[in-house]
Amino acid sequence: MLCRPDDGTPIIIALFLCRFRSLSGARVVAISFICGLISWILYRSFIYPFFQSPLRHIPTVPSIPLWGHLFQIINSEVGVPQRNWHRKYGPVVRYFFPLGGERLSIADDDAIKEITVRDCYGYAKPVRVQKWMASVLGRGVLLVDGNEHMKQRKALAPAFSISSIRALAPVFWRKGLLMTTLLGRKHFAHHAQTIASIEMLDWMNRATLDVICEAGFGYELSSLEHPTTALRQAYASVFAFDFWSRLTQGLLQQSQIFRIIPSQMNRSMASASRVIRSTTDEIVTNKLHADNKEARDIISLVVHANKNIDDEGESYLSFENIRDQVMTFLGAGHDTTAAAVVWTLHLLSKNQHIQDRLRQEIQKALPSVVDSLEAHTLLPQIDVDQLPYLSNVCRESLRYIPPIPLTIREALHDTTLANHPIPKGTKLYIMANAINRLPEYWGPDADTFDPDRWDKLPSTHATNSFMTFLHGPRSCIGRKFAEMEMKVFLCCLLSTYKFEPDSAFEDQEDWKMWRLVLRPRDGINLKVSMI
Ligand code: HEM
Repeated sequence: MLCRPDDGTPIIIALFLCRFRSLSGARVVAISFICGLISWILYRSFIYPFFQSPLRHIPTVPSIPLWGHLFQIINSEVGVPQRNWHRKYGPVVRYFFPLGGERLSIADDDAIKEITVRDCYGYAKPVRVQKWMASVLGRGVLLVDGNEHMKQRKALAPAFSISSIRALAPVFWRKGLLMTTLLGRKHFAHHAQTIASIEMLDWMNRATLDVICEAGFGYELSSLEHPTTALRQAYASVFAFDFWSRLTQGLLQQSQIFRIIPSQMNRSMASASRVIRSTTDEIVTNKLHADNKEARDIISLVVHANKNIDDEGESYLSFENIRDQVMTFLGAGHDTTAAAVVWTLHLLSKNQHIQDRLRQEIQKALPSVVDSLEAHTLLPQIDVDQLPYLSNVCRESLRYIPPIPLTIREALHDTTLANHPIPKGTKLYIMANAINRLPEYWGPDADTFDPDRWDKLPSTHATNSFMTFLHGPRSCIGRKFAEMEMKVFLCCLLSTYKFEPDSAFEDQEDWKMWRLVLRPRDGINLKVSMI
């Protein structure tokens, strides 16, 4: 039988040592503590994971258990180690955090279906992760579980139906065209200038923030016209990438106690959180007082539905609930789409033949954008979903670089996945940035950016091979919103400008950083020329 650190072994060892030397009581306690700690570390790192853990039969990535795969994970792009492990060890792999902390990466189609669809409330986001996200994203539909989630999702669903999102198309076009025009005015003010080096991520962040404010809440933020607007600055500071910000964020993911460190990052987070909360309070208060039945924005639809239900004597969402949803949509609904558009521009700049072909399709369907930026009154009637190559380019870009590269879940009860017993409390990762590139699903060219693949998917392709928006009751509620916004922005930009790599800057595909969203560390600098 194996010794355990909690069965008194350390105290027996300490008492044994006392027989040989006359030690004081305090020393015995100190030695017991040190012996206990060492035995606990040895037990957790070397004995439990390999001889006792119920997960020990799952294919395991070799490592030194004391620190596990930590260094490999933090020194790589998020999801890439898991991508390589799945290729080598199969669709369910076990790896380690320090001191034998076991983690599973799941790429098995049926196991993902179990986690995301069949028993989606049996797997929750770990509490530590929820607390870390709640300060910026609110406790909206993204972070609640079980019945509360079902209730909130039901209340929000009509506002995200395809017809509701289509009704928002004029907002997407207006902001897309405004961004295109302002970008031209700023960088091509002199007629002689035909080419400019432009950092595109900041433009996309501001454009998508303005869209979610207007389409989501009927709120005119105008960060495109005023780049230093407080709300934009608040999100920029929350997602800063300098060393201390990354360190503080890493510690906060472990425990909220690290909020007390008087660091610049904690001060910025506190001030950003205040700005986000006061803006969302203002938006919801205005909505609840205004009784504009014509308004088509998402929160108006939710508030109307709420009032109807209220009249029947049952209230779905309280003021705080609605405020938290606004925070969630702001946080989840702008940086994600901005990253998606900017990564697409980056991929198109590296693949000129794809960019040219896409531009031709856009110009054929939307001559008015090309003729004149001002003559866009008819544009909202144009259905971007009718452009097949545009759809393929967007899907392929979202597969190739998924803006949300992973999802974390914790098993809430003992269960079985892919024939492996999984005890309650097991941490499971569904890595979109791994699954989306597995040759087992996508074929041998899984690592190639090829929009045409969507017209000839291999027989090995399954629903869960594309995990960018997740699937099931907890999948992205804003998927249609994001896809339409992305297509409209690409139509506006590609019909006006040509994008090429800027050799003065490093290839940002090698510098992807993860802070909720997978984004380019230094933005995306491209050579942009007027067409
Ligand atoms: C390309 C852009 C987007 C991507 C890749 C994306 C991806 C995702 C993913 C992977 C999740 C599941 C997260 C998890 O449970 O761990 C999610 C959830 C969610 N997303 Fe998105 N998202 C995008 C845009 C949007 C937009 C534009 C909105 C709002 C307008 C939005 C609102 C939400 C909400 C509210 C949830 C929580 C759903 C729930 O738990 O029921 N997302 N998104």
